[in-house]
Amino acid sequence: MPVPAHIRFIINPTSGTRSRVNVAERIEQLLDKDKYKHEIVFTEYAGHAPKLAKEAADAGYDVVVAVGGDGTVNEVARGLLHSETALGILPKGSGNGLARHLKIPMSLDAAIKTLNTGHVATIDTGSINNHAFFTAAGIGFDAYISSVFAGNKKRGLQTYVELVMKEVMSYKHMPVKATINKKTFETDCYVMAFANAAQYGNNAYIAPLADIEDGLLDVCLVRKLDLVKALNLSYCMLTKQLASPDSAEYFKTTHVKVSTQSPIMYHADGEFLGEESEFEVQMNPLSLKVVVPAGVN
Ligand SMILES: Nc1ncnc2c1ncn2[C@@H]1O[C@H](COP(=O)(O)OP(=O)(O)OP(=O)(O)O)[C@@H](O)[C@H]1O
Repeated sequence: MPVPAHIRFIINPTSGTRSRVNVAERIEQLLDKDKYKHEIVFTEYAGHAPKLAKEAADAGYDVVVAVGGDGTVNEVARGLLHSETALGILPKGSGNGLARHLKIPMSLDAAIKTLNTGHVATIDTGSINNHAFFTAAGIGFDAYISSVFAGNKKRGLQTYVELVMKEVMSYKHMPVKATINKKTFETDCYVMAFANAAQYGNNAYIAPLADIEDGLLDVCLVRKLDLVKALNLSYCMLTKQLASPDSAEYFKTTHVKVSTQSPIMYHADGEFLGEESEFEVQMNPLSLKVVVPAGVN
């Protein structure tokens, strides 16, 4: 009989708005006990998950599963970077960008079964000012939204969409100097997104051509926004198309530098990180193992 793999589930009890399903109970019921010897731990505070994940990676666990939204996935994955331990995801947030990109089912039961039947793939990760991200990071409007969202008591997709609609036309672009693919240029910047996965979450595709195993970042630059561009961009994001060139420009690269006169907000995987005037964004090719469904590379 093969030896069961060690798997640790890290549950963020605060994530998600909807279900009161007892995740631990479903794991007990559905996880393949021949394949896995498992344990379940709960985060006790924001920032606890990287420690719980790293501790398991150092102890040689085969898989550590993030049970939560993109914030929890980011924290767990940070603790596993460059290790042999694979990340699993049971999506419980409102966006679930990385899980969707990897075709991990949104239903809890199906996602647990994916752990039973899936396989391990290796993906790229990115970093912005040395803070790792797995789905996308960005400066400008999307970071501003993450800052407002962070201070909002109400969570979930509806709150997010209401917030974007309220703020989208009043947010002002800023002048920045950017270096991409060794070319330095000055530009207005409403938002500059650095995508590892194709979507932010909720099937909103900021970088439809992104490939998570190609060693490249997909940069999407929106210089200025007016109503027509906002409509074009929203339509294209929701239909997985590139926006028209006067709405957004796209670049594939491994490294981006940005500097600004006045500090600008930034985020990683939707978590607001503050304001800076200098940014260095990098790819770390094939630096994270993940459990993906059978049939997904
Ligand atoms: N036990 C805890 N108590 C308070 N905060 C926690 C705890 N565990 C994790 N967190 C924090 O919760 C934050 C939000 O987590 P996460 O993104 O997974 O859920 P969510 O906000 O419901 O999902 P989404 O971002 O998709 O809406 C993370 O930044 C994380 O640091």
